[in-house]
Amino acid sequence: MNSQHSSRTDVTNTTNPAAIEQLKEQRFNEKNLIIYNPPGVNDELSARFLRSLAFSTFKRRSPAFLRDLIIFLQDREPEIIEQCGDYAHFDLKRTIWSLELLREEIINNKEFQLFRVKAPDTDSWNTFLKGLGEDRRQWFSAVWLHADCYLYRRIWSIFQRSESLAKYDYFGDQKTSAVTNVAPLMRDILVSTKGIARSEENFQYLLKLSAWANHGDLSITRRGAHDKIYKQMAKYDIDLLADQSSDVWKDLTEASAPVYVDIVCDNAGFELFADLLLGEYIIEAGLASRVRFHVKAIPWFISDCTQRDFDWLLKFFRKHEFPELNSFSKRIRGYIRDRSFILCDKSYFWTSGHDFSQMKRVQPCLYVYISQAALVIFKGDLNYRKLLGDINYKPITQFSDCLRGFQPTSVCALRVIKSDIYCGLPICTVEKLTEQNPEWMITGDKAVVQVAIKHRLSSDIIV
Ligand SMILES: O=P(O)(O)OC[C@@]1(O)O[C@H](CO)[C@@H](O)[C@@H]1O
Repeated sequence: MNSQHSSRTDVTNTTNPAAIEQLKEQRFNEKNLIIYNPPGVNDELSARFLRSLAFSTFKRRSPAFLRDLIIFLQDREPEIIEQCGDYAHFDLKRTIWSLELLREEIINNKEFQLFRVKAPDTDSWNTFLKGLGEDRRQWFSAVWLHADCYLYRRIWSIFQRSESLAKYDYFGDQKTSAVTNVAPLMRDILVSTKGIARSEENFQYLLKLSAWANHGDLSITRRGAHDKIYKQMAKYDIDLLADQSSDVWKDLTEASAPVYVDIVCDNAGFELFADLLLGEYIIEAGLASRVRFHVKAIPWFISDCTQRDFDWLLKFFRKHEFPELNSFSKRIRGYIRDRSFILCDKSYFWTSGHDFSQMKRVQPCLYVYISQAALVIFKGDLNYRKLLGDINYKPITQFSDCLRGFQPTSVCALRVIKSDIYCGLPICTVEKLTEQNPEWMITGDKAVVQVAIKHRLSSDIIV
């Protein structure tokens, strides 16, 4: 037996529940060839590594999250019936049963299944799944990124099976209730940033605000937005482990017209608010003539923004008692009307299992589309993992070298670090952080603003 794998369990007769649990876990690890070490340099993240966030995700977090979703559906049945019609009563039963089966599949490390329900991305998902190596098609052996995305696509397909629930956003309640609490914070930010002039410093402030706004996604924590950060941004620069915001400013100010900026959004609610504010500044400061927001086509990683969340937020602002929120909504609607803002909600590439180095091959139209922009900003942790292909690069590897040829234009990442991988950091920083807390990279206390600049020839410019 490979010495990295767990050694054979001693089957003893014990009645101690904790010991029984431990034995079960050991048996599971042996059976599924779980490796005791963390991922090595250049390994892809996977739940086969015992000491990884991927392992604890499928061992504990995802089963718990599915259980919570089931309880939520059971508790909310009357409201769901009211929203989706009487037949939802029967469809909910089937849906809950399928979610329970999915939970069992994870717990028992079953093989991924092909999708049967017809949807615009069914064929591409199935081609993707068939293309995975035979030893990379189970929850605890797959690349984490693939398994993580497959989980959210499976949940969606369960709801697609029933007509009454197909359009129901099962994460909708969590997303909307998280916003209500931060209305005063958003008002304060609008007041303090009102009419701010074009300057590198102001641009950096809004870029960092958008980065830190990624702090409050709902798939790992339920902490929501962190108001101290927005009030004392400069103090948090110490937690910004890489800050290339002035390179981003330089790239934009030197770009040839017409300048577009694409923002590949992450979470709805407060993070979307910060992205819209950044977009507004980019337009008003004349840094670009158009900002295009890419949102998810299906409910994704609980709090990711869909077109419905985008519309919901504008409506929430429009109806809110704070006049600052009303007029922000009005301004955003104006940008949408005059096409300074474009909402891109149709691409299923963002909810595929592919990392971004695959985009040119798999979704060439999207690649060409974002190549038109002078800058594309990727928000959040999952997008960062997709940029790096979930590869555990050496921490000092340059961000641009980790993109493996993905350079449609200048690529910027605004990420709060919430998972095992990172790059472009000085080794002394990493060593110091690891000494203080070996799990620093999953706490969400540190962030990065990184960019890989694409130097364009004038003949490259697409009009
Ligand atoms: O992309 P986001 O919203 O910043 O974070 C998504 C996330 O919470 O979900 C994944 C875990 O399943 C991690 O990659 C990451 O921590």
